[in-house]
Amino acid sequence: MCTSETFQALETFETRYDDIVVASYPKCGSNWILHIVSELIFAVSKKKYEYPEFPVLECGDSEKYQRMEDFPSPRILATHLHYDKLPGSIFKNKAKILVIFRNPKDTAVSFFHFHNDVPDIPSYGSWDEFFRQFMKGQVSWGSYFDFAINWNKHLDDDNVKFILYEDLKEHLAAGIKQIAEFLGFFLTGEQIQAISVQSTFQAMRAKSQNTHGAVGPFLFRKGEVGDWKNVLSQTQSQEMDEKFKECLAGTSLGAKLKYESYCQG
Ligand SMILES: Nc1ncnc2c1ncn2[C@@H]1O[C@H](COP(=O)(O)OS(=O)(=O)O)[C@@H](OP(=O)(O)O)[C@H]1O
Repeated sequence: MCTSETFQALETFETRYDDIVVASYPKCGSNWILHIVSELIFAVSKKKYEYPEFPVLECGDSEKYQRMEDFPSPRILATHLHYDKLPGSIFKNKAKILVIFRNPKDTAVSFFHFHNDVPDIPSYGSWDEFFRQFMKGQVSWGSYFDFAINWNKHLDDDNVKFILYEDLKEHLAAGIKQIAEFLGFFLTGEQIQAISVQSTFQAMRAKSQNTHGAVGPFLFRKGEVGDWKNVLSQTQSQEMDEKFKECLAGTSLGAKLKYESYCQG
């Protein structure tokens, strides 16, 4: 899905100031945010946002970026690349970036299921095997913890908005309102409420085959906070706690993730 030619072409990709970038580690809810942003665009422009290309920036052929030059603004660009691998024009041209994080235990469980449920991508022999690879960062798009460390110093930068999956789940309408404000979109309370109703997990899963094809029901799998408790052994849970401490304890992102609420107990 990501060839070296594509990566090379990506280095010179010209971002626009009005591009909207959705940056996340895999399985942290990027399709959720993409849906919310496209609904916001629809609410303010009355034009349905179409994704003429697969929305993950780094996936596809190397000609993709040329074709994207013809797309009307605003373009929505999703990426799972680490901060230091993003094309420089995102920062130079001051595109707005929504960064979504989810706690690592649920992220790992979601990632494992995606690999093992979707027929066309490689599967793992067992959860234990996946967990070992995840902890070593030897999974697609690399280490969750490296991704987090890379973003930690940039979450309060201009043009960056941090979103926590778990907060959005608990306060969906409030989260959508914040995203709209960050993007400079002015919507009424009723419009926000209407988008919120269409953006619940149940609503998105129900339409997933239409919106995402056969992969839809695997992508919109469970949408819960705390599913990790059904999967991680006590030893694995402690290993993750140690890794979190080592990498993120005392950092700004470490606090933003509310690890104690969502990953312990
Ligand atoms: N509306 C809504 N509410 C709550 N949760 C949601 C929603 N939409 C997507 N999801 C959950 O997000 C997980 C998929 O993350 P991504 O979209 O980032 O996946 S991917 O990396 O782009 O493949 C995946 O998590 P799991 O269900 O735990 O596997 C999705 O179910």
